[in-house]
Amino acid sequence: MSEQRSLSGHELKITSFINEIGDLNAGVMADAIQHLNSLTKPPGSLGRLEDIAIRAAGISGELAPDYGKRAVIVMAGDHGVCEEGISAFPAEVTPQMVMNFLAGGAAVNVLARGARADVLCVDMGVNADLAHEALITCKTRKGTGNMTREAAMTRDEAAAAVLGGFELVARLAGEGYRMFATGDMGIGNTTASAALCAALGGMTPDEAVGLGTGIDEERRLHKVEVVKRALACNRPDDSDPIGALAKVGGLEIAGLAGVILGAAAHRCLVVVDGFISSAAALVATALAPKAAAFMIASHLSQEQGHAALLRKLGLSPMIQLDMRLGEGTGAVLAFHFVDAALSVMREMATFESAGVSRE
Ligand SMILES: Cc1cc2ncn([C@H]3O[C@H](COP(=O)(O)O)[C@@H](O)[C@H]3O)c2cc1C
Ligand SMILES: O=C(O)c1cccnc1
Repeated sequence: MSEQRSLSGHELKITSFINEIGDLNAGVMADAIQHLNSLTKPPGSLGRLEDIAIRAAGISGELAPDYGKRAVIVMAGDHGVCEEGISAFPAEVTPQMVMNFLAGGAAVNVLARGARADVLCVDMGVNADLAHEALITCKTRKGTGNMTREAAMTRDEAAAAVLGGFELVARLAGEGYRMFATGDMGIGNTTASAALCAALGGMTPDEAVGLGTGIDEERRLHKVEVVKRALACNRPDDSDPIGALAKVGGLEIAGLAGVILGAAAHRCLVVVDGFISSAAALVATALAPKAAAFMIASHLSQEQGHAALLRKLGLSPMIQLDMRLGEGTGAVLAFHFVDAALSVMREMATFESAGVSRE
């Protein structure tokens, strides 16, 4: 089927930018390992911090890159599937929270201030007319269709949204940003993410569906049925990530897949947030397996399907704080650990400089 499809302009552009994604710089990674082993500690004793430092070196091509200019990209979109009663909150919360992000009052704003990260809020498809000087608008449509009855969006809309995320990161990389966190806002998006886990990640709806904003077990079972109906109605093909995204995904999820691909193409580090961002990572790596090397998983969300999704992605989360919020909150917290890893690279004394014996 994929071979017979004629690609739209958006898809052709996606195919060409995916070709820009390179490999990690093996030489600089070897230098980073050598440097870490010269520092005053038993080799490997800083554990995952060492892995982060090595990865940052491979991504940037520098021993200790300057990640001073960093942002959390919070992408927002609405979901037609909210008509099915799958969230504990009403859809109006999506635009209301966008205004809260722009005013600086949401959890992600507070945590981003602590991590010295800019919060960039993007309207990927909120079902309202939003106006604010700081809002980035990349709107393909106002909310998705109800995926239990129709495709969430057209194939071309999904591709346009992915491209929007990619182009945003291309612009930001041009402005000097080198590290990104992914964030989401969209009431109903744990349902779309669960459907993507089933469509592309080999998970059953029951494994993938969790409590989202806080529904009870009875409503979760209803949500499982909603996902099953969406899959039966749309029949996503696991070898066609853009098609699956169009059928059962979301506009903000598509945009975040583009952000991840853009970060990889521009050799930036991308720290992936919770369940929704990981669903976007699933789409991104299905499109471009090489993008996986540029991602770090931040935290293990309490959302039920997240652990299995991270395993499928081959990612291991840095922290587990029992969070289940999204917005990029876990990812900006993880910036602190990236900073710590790079401080080790820059500031620790070597055995030689400190006169400490090795044997
Ligand atoms: C006030 C509020 C702030 C949020 N910030 C992120 N989410 C999170 O909850 C939503 C997903 O859960 P579900 O699929 O159950 O609707 C997303 O918007 C996600 O970002 C929020 C949810 C609420 C209510
Ligand atoms: O892990 C997440 O991203 C998440 C979990 C529940 C609700 N919103 C987001």
